[in-house]
Amino acid sequence: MSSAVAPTPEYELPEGYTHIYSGKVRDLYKTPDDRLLFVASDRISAYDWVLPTPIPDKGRILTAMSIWWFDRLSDLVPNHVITTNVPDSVARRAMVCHRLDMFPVECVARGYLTGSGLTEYQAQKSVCGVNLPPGLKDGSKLPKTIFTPATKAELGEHDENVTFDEVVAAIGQDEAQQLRRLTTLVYDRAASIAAERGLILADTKLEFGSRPDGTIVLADEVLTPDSSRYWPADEWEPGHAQPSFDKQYVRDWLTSPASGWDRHSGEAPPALPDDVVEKTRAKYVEAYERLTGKRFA
Ligand SMILES: C[C@H](c1ccccc1)n1cc(-c2ncnc(N)c2C#N)cn1
Repeated sequence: MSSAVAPTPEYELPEGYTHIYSGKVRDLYKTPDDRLLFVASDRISAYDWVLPTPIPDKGRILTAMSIWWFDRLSDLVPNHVITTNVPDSVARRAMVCHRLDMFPVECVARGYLTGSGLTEYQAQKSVCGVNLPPGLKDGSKLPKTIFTPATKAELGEHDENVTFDEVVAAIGQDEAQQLRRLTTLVYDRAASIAAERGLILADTKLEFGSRPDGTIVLADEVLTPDSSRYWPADEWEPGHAQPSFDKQYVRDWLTSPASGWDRHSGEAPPALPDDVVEKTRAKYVEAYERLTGKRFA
């Protein structure tokens, strides 16, 4: 299905759970006691499409990764997770969360230049109004971590990079400064932990909300391969697109003659072959095990 169509969630929930919203790979429900159930599906997206073939355990692996990161970040910023005690149909792939007043900002931190940041840099030698030195290439390490916020796009659309001043105009100076400070703090800690495990955290997208008392809280999923770019450090070579830690097998197959698919055709991509599914699942397991030092059961 194209990225413009919200998928129908694949699981039944008990009476009293109300489906609120589905993104490409995540689903949000209201719980019977008016909290939120944040569900990570096994859906995988590539080239702006939700692929027809799920990756077994992807949602469980990425939920375990989020929980691990939330725990390691709790001294920097509180998070929205209440419990992982969830209905059996979404066991280990869901979190019950506090309902927050979400900031309308995708809080992106970048330690490396690629993707939309590279495109903007190539056009104007800056990203989100942050000036950068000349001579940077795809995959270049940035002199320091930069905050490159974006507006939240509708399903199927791309987020639009905005300047810090535009964030100030949207939410006020104080909260904009808090989001920038927290986003770069979280990124810097996570990038340091990932580097110790041989992984480059090139960038990440965080979402924050606020409690009624104004406390800023880290929400959504955090530091998963769906919200972040992870690269194997031993393959890092600025000057070209870096291999995606988790989606390279999928991208390589989809763009190979074997798939029979033209990503520019507007046609939906085909189902993935079993070996691509298995190798992709193994990459998610590897990312979890390398980061956490724990076996994925
Ligand atoms: C974008 C993201 C999303 C999640 C799941 C599926 C599709 C999109 N989303 C998160 C909230 C949200 N709202 C209020 N309180 C919260 N704690 C959260 C969270 N997380 C609303 N949307």
